[in-house]
Amino acid sequence: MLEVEKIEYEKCILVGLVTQKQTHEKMTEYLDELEFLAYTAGAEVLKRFSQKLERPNPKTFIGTGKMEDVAAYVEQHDVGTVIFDDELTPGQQRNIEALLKCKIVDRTYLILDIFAQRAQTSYARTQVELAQYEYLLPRLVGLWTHLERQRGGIGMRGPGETEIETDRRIVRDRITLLKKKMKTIDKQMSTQRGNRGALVRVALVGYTNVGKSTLMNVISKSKVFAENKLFATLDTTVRKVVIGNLPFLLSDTVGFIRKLPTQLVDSFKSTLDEVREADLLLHVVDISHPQFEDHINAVNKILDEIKSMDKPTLMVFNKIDAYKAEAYDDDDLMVERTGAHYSLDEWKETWMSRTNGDAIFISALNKNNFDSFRKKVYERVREIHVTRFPYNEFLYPEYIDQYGQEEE
Ligand SMILES: Nc1nc2c(ncn2[C@@H]2O[C@H](COP(=O)(O)OP(=O)(O)OP(=O)(O)O)[C@@H](O)[C@H]2O)c(=O)[nH]1
Ligand SMILES: [Mg+2]
Repeated sequence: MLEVEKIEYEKCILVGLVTQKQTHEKMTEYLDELEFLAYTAGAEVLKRFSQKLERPNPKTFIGTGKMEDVAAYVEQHDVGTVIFDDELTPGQQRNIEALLKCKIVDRTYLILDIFAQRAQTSYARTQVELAQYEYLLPRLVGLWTHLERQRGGIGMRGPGETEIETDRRIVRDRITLLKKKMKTIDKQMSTQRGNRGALVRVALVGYTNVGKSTLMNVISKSKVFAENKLFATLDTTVRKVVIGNLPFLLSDTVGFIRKLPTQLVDSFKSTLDEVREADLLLHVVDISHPQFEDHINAVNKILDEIKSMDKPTLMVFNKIDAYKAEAYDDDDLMVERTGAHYSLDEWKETWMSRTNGDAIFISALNKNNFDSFRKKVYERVREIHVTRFPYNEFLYPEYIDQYGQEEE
């Protein structure tokens, strides 16, 4: 019999600020996302605390009075972790820890923690560990005595060297080692990618949780796509897909998120190389998410950072089955009509014109509009394919010849 495992959620609270730069609305959005992250990491959010300040308090992030409220709540409800939406300075973290006497975590740390939980191959673990040490290095404040114990005491410390310096040195050594390991991995990965030959490479990119993997599964399980091949590293799955009789490689990579820790972008270089070396990007968007346009911007920002912004891109608006426009009252003169009130058709029009036709609206779950999606991908891949293999163009008849009428 299967044993049902009871998951114990860690009790936590969230703290966010309303500042000159961040409106109340934005803070709520960020805290919603932070709560989702906390939940993913295995924590249950009991309460949110927020405060309006011109700028974060340099010593304790929030003000003294508010901190007392938080401290009282933490004690009363046996809260184990307090999560701050923004990255705390090492000093703030230390001060707050001393005041609240529980785990203090910021958004970056939380994301790193989720990655650490999910990393299963040694390759992914190395990438995450490197990012974690890079994050920790400036934050070492002598709490890390366990590291010292691991290495044994005698002869460990040079004359006049403090405990913190020792810890820093250990971490730096570790970072050097991990970087060396990463170099070897990078080389291996790059050789592997090279071995895949000249097939056109398509990468699914997008914000986290938009449905990239669902789409990947639907595409490769579908009967039309004959040969599925798993080319697996942990974070990137690459499959050979065939549409019509045009083969290409499709990869599903790590999802992006707002304020993605730079440490992660750096150390996930190898994983992101998959995107960097792709010929075509399918930028998947969850159109049912109220902030989907912010998500698009966040993804574009990261694509820009990894120099992949200029690649041919097809915008794939997913989850149309779940899209709901906000009701709009024509007579209400106080409310301005915005994107939130758009119908799906209006969004289609908007994005078709923004992308010169390189947008498609689907539901990976219900396979709505899937034939058009396949046709569009086929066309784009074919364009690239024929420049690479001009001599066998005749092998690939037009998609429409093969599949006849498309369904709606
Ligand atoms: N309603 C609806 N839900 C969908 C659709 N496609 C995917 N989902 C759901 O969205 C959630 C996230 O899907 P994933 O495929 O894991 O998303 P992802 O982009 O791979 O996420 P990460 O790997 O975390 O970046 C799942 O619960 C899916 O069932 C869709 O077309 N409609
Ligand atoms: Mg996924």
